[in-house]
Formats: sequence, structure tokens, C-alpha cells
Amino acid sequence: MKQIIIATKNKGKAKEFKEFFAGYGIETKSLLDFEKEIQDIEETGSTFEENAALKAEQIRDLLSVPVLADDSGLIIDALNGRPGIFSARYAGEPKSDQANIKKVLAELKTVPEKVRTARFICVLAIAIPGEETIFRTGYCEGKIDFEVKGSNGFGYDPIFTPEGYSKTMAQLSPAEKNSISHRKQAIIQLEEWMNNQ
Ligand SMILES: O=c1nc[nH]c2c1ncn2[C@H]1C[C@H](O)[C@@H](COP(=O)(O)OP(=O)(O)OP(=O)(O)O)O1
Ligand SMILES: [Mg+2]
Repeated sequence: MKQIIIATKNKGKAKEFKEFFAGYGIETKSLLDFEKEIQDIEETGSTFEENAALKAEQIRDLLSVPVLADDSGLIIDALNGRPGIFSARYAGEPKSDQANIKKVLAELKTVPEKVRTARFICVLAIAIPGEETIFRTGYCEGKIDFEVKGSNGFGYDPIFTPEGYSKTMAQLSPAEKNSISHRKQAIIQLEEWMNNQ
């Protein structure tokens, strides 16, 4: 495989996938690279897998090429797993990283450091014309900070400190984040499949 379409309009994800796949000699294009506007896909599933499949399969059917989609989010133990599949729109529409972060910090205001445990999850779906969709999952364990720190990355990175680190994801360099992230772990799971393409 020489090229794969990433069914995302998230610039942060698109950039990370470009870097991961360059390492395998595969070129990526995201939905942001198309001149003709591609409609937003409604994420109506009740699991990360369902939403990843919805995104990958709709774009595959539209373009008739191999498509990868990423459905990801933040799972916070003290919030019973929220925001979970609702991570992107946790504070409502239109989706805003800043508003989402504000909501999470407010909900965790009185929660002590020790029990602020959380994990990022990334579910990848790969949809290829005429083939069955395949899935791979990656996690990154960590804790939710009390305040916003750093400006790299995207989403909840400024409030997430990965296990074993004393900086938030947004204070790590892109290369450091990409070596430990949930997305990287999911890509590692995909490696065997990629080697057979
Ligand atoms: O590495 C990450 N660092 C920080 N935050 C992250 C990360 N990975 C996912 N997240 C957050 C962002 C968003 O609030 C949600 C994903 O939602 P999700 O629907 O999968 O993505 P999206 O709507 O931003 O773009 P799209 O659906 O077009 O791929 O989890
Ligand atoms: Mg989305």
C-alpha cells in the first residue's frame, strides 16, 4: 500500500498520522486535503469501534479507496469513564477543546491528585473496498492535572500527564508524545497488518 486516506477533519490527528505512516513509507491524505468539501460524518455509534467504523466505511464507500479512521477519547475514572465517546463534544456544540477542558477541570475540582487517574483510548478502523473492516486499539495511562499546561498537541493534551512523566502531553515534544501515545500504541498493533500489505 502506497497511500491511505485518514477519515478525519482533526488537524492534530492528521499531522500525527502523517508522521507515523511516513515511517512505513505510506503517504497519508486527510479529509482536510480534499478540495471538494466532504460532509461531516455523524458519530451516532455507542462505542469507539462503531464510530470508527462509521467514519472509515462511509469515506471508503464515497471514494472507493482504503480508508483509516480514528475514534479516540479520554476516560476519567473519577467521572465513571466520562467524557468517553463524547470527548469531542463534552461541553456541547460547536466542539471546543478549551470548553471541554474547562468542563473537566470544573468537574474534578475537589478530586484529589491520587484518584485523578485517566487514560486516552484510540480505536483505529481500516476499511478497504471488498474487505471486512479491521480494528486495532491503543491506550495511554495517566492523570488529569489541576490546570492547563503547555501548548503542543491538541484536545485534552494540556491537562493530561502520562504515567511516568511530570509534564503534560502538551509540554512534551511532538516526537515524545508520538512515542508513547494511545495513537502510537494502536499503530503498533497495526504493524503486522501493514507488513502484509
Ligand atoms: O492525542 C490526543 N490528545 C488529546 N486529546 C485527544 C487525543 N486523541 C483524542 N483526543 C480527544 C480530542 C477529542 O475531544 C476526542 C476525539 O474525538 P473524535 O471524534 O475521535 O475526533 P474529532 O471529532 O476531533 O475528529 P474526527 O472525528 O474528524 O477524526 O478525544
Ligand atoms: Mg469526531
